[in-house]
Amino acid sequence: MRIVGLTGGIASGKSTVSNLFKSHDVPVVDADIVAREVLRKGSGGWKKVIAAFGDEILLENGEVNRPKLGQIVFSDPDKRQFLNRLLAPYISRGIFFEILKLWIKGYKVIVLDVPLLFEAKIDKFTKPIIVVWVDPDTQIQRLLARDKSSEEDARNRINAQMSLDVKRGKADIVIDNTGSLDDLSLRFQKVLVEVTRPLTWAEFWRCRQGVFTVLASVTSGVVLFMKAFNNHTHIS
Ligand SMILES: CC(C)(COP(=O)(O)OP(=O)(O)OC[C@H]1O[C@@H](n2cnc3c(N)ncnc32)[C@H](O)[C@@H]1O)[C@@H](O)C(=O)NCCC(=O)NCCS
Ligand SMILES: Nc1ncnc2c1ncn2[C@@H]1O[C@H](COP(=O)(O)OP(=O)(O)OP(=O)(O)O)[C@@H](O)[C@H]1O
Repeated sequence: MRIVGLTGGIASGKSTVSNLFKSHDVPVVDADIVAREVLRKGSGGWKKVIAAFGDEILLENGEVNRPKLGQIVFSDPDKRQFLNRLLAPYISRGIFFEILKLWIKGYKVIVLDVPLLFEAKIDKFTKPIIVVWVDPDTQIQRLLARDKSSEEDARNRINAQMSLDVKRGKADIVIDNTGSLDDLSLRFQKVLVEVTRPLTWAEFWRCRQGVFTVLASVTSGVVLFMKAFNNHTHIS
C-alpha cells in the first residue's frame, strides 16, 4: 500500500485537495478528524486535557470548548507544545488504525492529510509528500473568510506552524493553490496520475512504508488468528 503525505499551511487548501482525492475514489485519512475524536467526551485525550487545563476548558455539555482551548494554545507556544505532546500518542494511534482499516479493505493508495506532517515527523512514512502552497496574502484572506476570526487569531495560527516556504522546500510535489478552484482541479489531474503510479522497490523501502506494511501484516495476522481461535473455542 502506498501512503501519500498531504500537508500545507492552515487554510492553504488541504481539505479541498483531499475532497478531490475522495471524488476520485482515493481514500483520505484526515488527522484533524482523528484529533477531534481523541478529544471527545470520555476519551483518553479528553481526560488528559481536563487534568492539564482544568474543568474551565469544558462546555456545559462536557465537551471540550475548542475555541477556548485554541485561543490558549495558539497564543502560547509552550502550552501548544504541551498539548501536542499530550495528544500525540492518541492521534498517532488513531491514524495508524484508520490506515490499517483501509489496508485491510484492500486499498492500494491512501492519502494522509496531516497539517503537522513535518513537525510531527510523520513525513518519514509517506511517499510522495504533497505540499499545498498559497501565497501569504491569499492564505490570510481565505483563513479570515472561512473562520471569521480576528486577524490576530489568524496570524497566531499561521505562526504556530512551520513556514509554508520551508514546507515547500521539503515537498516531492508542490500544488500552488493561489489561483482559482478550476486552476486547482487542472493541477490536481497531473498529481493524481503521479500518485497512483506504482512505487519502485527503492522508493518503497526508502520511505519506510516497508516498516508500516510489515507492522500492519503482523497486526492483522494476529487479529485473524485470534478470531479463528475464538470461533474454534466456541464450537468445541
Ligand atoms: C486546539 C484545538 C482544540 C482548536 O480546535 P479548532 O476546532 O479551533 O481547530 P481545528 O482542530 O479545526 O484545527 C484547524 C487547523 O489548525 C491547525 N492546527 C491544529 N492544531 C495545531 C497545532 N497543535 N499546531 C499548529 N497548528 C495546528 C491545523 O492547520 C488545523 O487544520 C485543536 O486544533 C487541537 O486539538 N489541536 C491539537 C491537536 C493537533 O495537533 N491537531 C492537528 C492534527 S495533526
Ligand atoms: N483555489 C481556491 N480558490 C478559492 N477558495 C479556495 C481555494 N482553495 C481553497 N479555498 C477555500 O479556502 C479555505 C481554506 O481551504 P481548506 O479548508 O481546504 O484549507 P485547509 O488547508 O484544509 O485548512 P486547515 O489547515 O484549517 O484544515 C476554504 O474556505 C476553501 O473553500
